[in-house]
Amino acid sequence: MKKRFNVDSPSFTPSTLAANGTSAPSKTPGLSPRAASAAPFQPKSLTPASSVASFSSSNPKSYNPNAPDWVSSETQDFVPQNFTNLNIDGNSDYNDLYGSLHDSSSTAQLPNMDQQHSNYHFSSGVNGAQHSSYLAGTGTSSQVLQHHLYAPIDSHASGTKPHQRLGKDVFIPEELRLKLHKKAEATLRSFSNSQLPNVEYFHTLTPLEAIAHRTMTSAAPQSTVYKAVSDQDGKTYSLRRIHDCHLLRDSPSSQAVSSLKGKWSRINNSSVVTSHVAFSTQAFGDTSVIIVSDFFPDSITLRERHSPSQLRPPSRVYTPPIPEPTLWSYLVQMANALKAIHSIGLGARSMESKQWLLVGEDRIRFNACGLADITDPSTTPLHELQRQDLQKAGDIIFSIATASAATQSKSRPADHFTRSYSPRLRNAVDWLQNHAAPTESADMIDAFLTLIGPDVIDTTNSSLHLNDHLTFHLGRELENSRLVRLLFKLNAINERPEYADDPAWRDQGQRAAISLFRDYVFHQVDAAGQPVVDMGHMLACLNKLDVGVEERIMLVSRNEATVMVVTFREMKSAVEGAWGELMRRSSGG
Ligand SMILES: Nc1ncnc2c1ncn2[C@@H]1O[C@H](COP(=O)(O)OP(=O)(O)OP(=O)(O)O)[C@@H](O)[C@H]1O
Repeated sequence: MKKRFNVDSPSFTPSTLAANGTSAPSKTPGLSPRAASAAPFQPKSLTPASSVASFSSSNPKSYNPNAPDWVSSETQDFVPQNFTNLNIDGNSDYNDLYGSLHDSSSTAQLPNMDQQHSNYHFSSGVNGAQHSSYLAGTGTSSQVLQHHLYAPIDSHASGTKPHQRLGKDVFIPEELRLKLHKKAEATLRSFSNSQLPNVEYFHTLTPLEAIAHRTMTSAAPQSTVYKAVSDQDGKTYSLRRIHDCHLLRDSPSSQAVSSLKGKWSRINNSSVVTSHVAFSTQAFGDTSVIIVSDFFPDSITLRERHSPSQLRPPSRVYTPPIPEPTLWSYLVQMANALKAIHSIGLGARSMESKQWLLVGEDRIRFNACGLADITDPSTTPLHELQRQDLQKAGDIIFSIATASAATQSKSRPADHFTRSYSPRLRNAVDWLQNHAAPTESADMIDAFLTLIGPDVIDTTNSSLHLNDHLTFHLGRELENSRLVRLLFKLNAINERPEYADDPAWRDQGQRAAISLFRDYVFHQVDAAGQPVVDMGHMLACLNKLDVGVEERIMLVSRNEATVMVVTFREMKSAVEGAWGELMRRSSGG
């Protein structure tokens, strides 16, 4: 078989820069005579023999095949790495696929720490994103990694060499990814054969609850929750339809509908589902009232989560008691929501476990803003309504805490509560249920917050930890999105048959270089001509391209007739030039 330029061929190392800041083991490069004697690249454009020299105005040195560019003692081979045997965390496919990511030959050695710090800088990437260098210590010396910001994280990944990275070091954790994926799916889910009408400026109505599971109580009017997409901003909202709601002009219900926008929509709180507006409609064949609220995909109610016995016959399967930190978290979030509601002179009123939406792990939001004002207008004084809110919050926590005992053990719920939870939690719940006294304005909720102050700190601490964790992963996704934008550009530039005969587009071989670069990054083959898929190589190349490092690479055409030596910086300016030209020509400009 004809031997092509492949991964076993030596890579090019400039004579002035030690690769990776260290000396590579001495090695004879074994450069194929054909490649070594290859003529400088001559683009097939009209411009004669300007070759590599014309490629970058800031680097006018023309390529000379006889110049001592190849330093045999420092030449490093590109070795594709497939750590098929590592099987860390039992996830061998994952490791195989992503292999290891090398922070190799583009780094420059720095003499001392002062210089390292002075080298911490920002520069603009190919895609306009800001990029900063990253300092990493490796034993006796430290280096600046100039081409990416994938900071190494957990040191306890066993079985890998210090320079190796696994997929989980670079990409979002699988568990988090699945959660977000499920939420995205839940937002987009709809039924193509749906017969539901459009309502005002909302379309694609999709019911969020199985009709069979809906509980009918004689007192409360029937309500159904849909998700729907707004014509006005394209976002998904939750629509609660209150069936058969006969609104008399100037009745309290009708006033509540029109005032929801003014009062309840002002609440912007992390423990409340904001209700934006309410209106009546005949679209369903009756007079229904619709309350439009924020949509939280893939969420269920607290009742569905913790008190399924109210929905289904009691199960005989043992369910462990709810952990105390979870109950504290619920309690603090309820207090947070009630503080926001009471402090603007409102009462939550519909305080049942089904009115609290579980939107994440231990994350709840009050989901019935303004509902009771419409369905059950009341003339009870505000401070009494607010006292009832606190009492019902205590009832919810108590019933959740004792739900498993009530259905599965013989002990009384109160005994179970006493046995299973701390005196602090029991005191807090007892205060809510029995001691919250009606006083002026929002003082009651403040008195409760004072009582549970130390426990609020614990909950805040956990939520700050979670915040740090998510911010960390967000930072890594920032790096990945940088590369996605770069990939968009490379794909938009390569293979444009409409410009194949256009000398202005081919522009002195720059487009050809970009196409050869694409082969170098994505289409590597081994000695037998089989594809080599090394994500580490691709990731490193794209990052180096984005930053435009000075490392040189040799690009060889598929028929080996064209050989080109370029730096990533030159490739970056070629990509920027081609992208700019493409934007200029595109109709969108
Ligand atoms: N704002 C919202 N965002 C996302 N999903 C929601 C929202 N509000 C409700 N849901 C979904 O709709 C389902 C039904 O909510 P609903 O408030 O009707 O509870 P329910 O237990 O069915 O009450 P009822 O018995 O009165 O119908 C919930 O399980 C939840 O999955």
